[in-house]
Amino acid sequence: MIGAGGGGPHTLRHLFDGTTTVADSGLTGPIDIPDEKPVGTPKDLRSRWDRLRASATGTVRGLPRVARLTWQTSRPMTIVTVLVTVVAGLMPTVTAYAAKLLMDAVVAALQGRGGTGTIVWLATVQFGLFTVTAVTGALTNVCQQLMQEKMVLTIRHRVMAHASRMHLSFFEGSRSYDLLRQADQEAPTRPLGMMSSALGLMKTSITFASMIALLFSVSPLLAVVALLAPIPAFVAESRYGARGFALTVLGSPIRRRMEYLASLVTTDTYAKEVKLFGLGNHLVDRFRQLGKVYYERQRKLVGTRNAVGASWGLLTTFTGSAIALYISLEVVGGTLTLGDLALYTAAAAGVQAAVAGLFIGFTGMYENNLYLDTLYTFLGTEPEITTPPQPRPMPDPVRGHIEFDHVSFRYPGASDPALDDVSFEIQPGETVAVVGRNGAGKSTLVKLLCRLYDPTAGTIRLDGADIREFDPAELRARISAMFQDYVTYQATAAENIGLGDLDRIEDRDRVEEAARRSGAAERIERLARGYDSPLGRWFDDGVSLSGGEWQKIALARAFMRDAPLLVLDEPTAALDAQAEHELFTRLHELSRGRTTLYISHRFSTVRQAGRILVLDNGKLAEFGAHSELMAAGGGYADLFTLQASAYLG
Ligand SMILES: Nc1ncnc2c1ncn2[C@@H]1O[C@H](COP(=O)(O)OP(=O)(O)OP(=O)(O)O)[C@@H](O)[C@H]1O
Repeated sequence: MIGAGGGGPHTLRHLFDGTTTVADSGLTGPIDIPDEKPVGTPKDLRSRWDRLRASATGTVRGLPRVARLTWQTSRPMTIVTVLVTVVAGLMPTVTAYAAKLLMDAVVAALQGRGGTGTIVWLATVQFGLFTVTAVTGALTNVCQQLMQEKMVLTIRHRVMAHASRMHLSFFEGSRSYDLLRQADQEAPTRPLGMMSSALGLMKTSITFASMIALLFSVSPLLAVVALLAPIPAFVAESRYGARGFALTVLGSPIRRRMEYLASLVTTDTYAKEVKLFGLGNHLVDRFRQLGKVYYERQRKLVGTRNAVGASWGLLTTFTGSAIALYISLEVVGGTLTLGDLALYTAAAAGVQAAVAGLFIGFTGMYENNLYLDTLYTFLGTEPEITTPPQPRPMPDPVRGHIEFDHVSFRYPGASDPALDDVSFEIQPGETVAVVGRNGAGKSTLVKLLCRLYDPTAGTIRLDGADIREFDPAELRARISAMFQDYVTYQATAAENIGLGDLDRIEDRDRVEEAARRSGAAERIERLARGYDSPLGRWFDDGVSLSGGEWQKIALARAFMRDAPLLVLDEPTAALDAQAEHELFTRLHELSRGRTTLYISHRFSTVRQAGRILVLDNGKLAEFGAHSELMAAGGGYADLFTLQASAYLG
């Protein structure tokens, strides 16, 4: 069962499914987590054969796309590599034949039937052959290393380019994210691995065929015997080699959990909690125990594989020795020459190596092909949110009228909708606060407005047009947004802010203005190198900012654009009371002429909005001015009173 799972993307998905469905975390519970079973281990010969055939066709089918990729990466190097491979494949046979001729010439000279001239000539030929072997070996190494470098760059570039086109749900889904990670980390080295396995296969096939042909010309019996001798070793290799491979590909769940435990203890972001809760010893001990079980499993597999392999190998050695004895006797009897004996000895070793090579080449190709399937599955995934064929031009200027018309949204795989039949309108230039309990759907509403997701039902309109009719990039360019989980870039203060409007990242006046708007300017000016100070710990002299200071930087990034829509998801969560007050004072000014939407849990800031939109469990519960909602005495009034009473004691 070379193909533990057969070929094709379906099986591939099955193989990798295991990496995401983690039942036991490994932090507590039983240590002996069972290994995932290789997909259906066939018992009878027929299904074994079927599976072998399926995986063979699957693997071979993967070859043309890799050949295309190699060809595109470098034509001259591909040609050289193929030529060198053909030569290298023929070399063992030619060398063996030359050795036979030399041996026969020596015997002839000994018997007085020939001179030393032939011997010198043949020895020179042999020297030439050894030189060619060495040169082809070196050439193969050079070509492979250069191709490897070039191909990794080419593929990573393609993966990055494709990833940047993908929609948000692709990154938020654990399976698709796994696919991306594997495509980025594993796949780049695989095409060349596949190519060198294929070339190795070609080389050994040539050696194999030419050796057999040569032997056949000397003695058909020898050819048959040389063909049959390595079969036991081949059977053993294919059974146990494939099992080891299947286990590697499936990845033992224990190993995955061990890696997680190790990351908890060795990663900076976890260090604080690990120390605070005194988790270190527990985690290290769990790692040790899991490691013990893991080692036991490996020991069994390695032990069985090698013991069985060695016994079958012994059988091959025995067969080989018996044949050598038979030929020796034939030589003595005068039926074969001494050269034939030398030829057989070289050929037997050559054929055996070729059979092993064929097997290694094939398993290599099979394994690499599985990873390549991940790469091609990823590259074949089309983004869900795309530019329409004929996008509607953005209104100029955008007035900022927003309408949610019976909008519902359910996250992929979720059972409940995050937004349920929500309808409302926001007038141009209006400032609206969105409130609601945790999980009510506030961030989801903002993500839909930025078209990071499309509604499952209903329509969102901007200035009267369905936002799906616009080019998403154009739409987003009209929105200044800050999300709850903003990014802290390992870059200078100016770059951190300038990234909000890439075209003006070098415009220092603009960057400083954005920093003033968010309240970040004062802190940045106090830094040793001002706006050129590196932020974050990746730099030796990087400045560590506090949570609130980072938030001001993220806000400044949003303020880089003069966009007609301003969307802020909890902009003041990390700010102190004074900074919050100052921000909202400025926001009044900043939001003039723009439609502003902000999410907040702080009612002191919420009440300053023109109108307040209250979400409850994905539904629109209330929508109106603070005074109206207070007068209505609904959920908003209750929550407001609750928070206010806490302040007033
Ligand atoms: N990427 C996601 N995939 C699946 N479900 C999600 C995802 N993001 C949010 N949800 C779910 O959708 C619901 C609404 O989430 P949302 O983030 O919009 O809430 P929120 O009102 O912003 O909450 P909070 O006040 O805690 O920020 C929640 O029940 C959450 O579990």
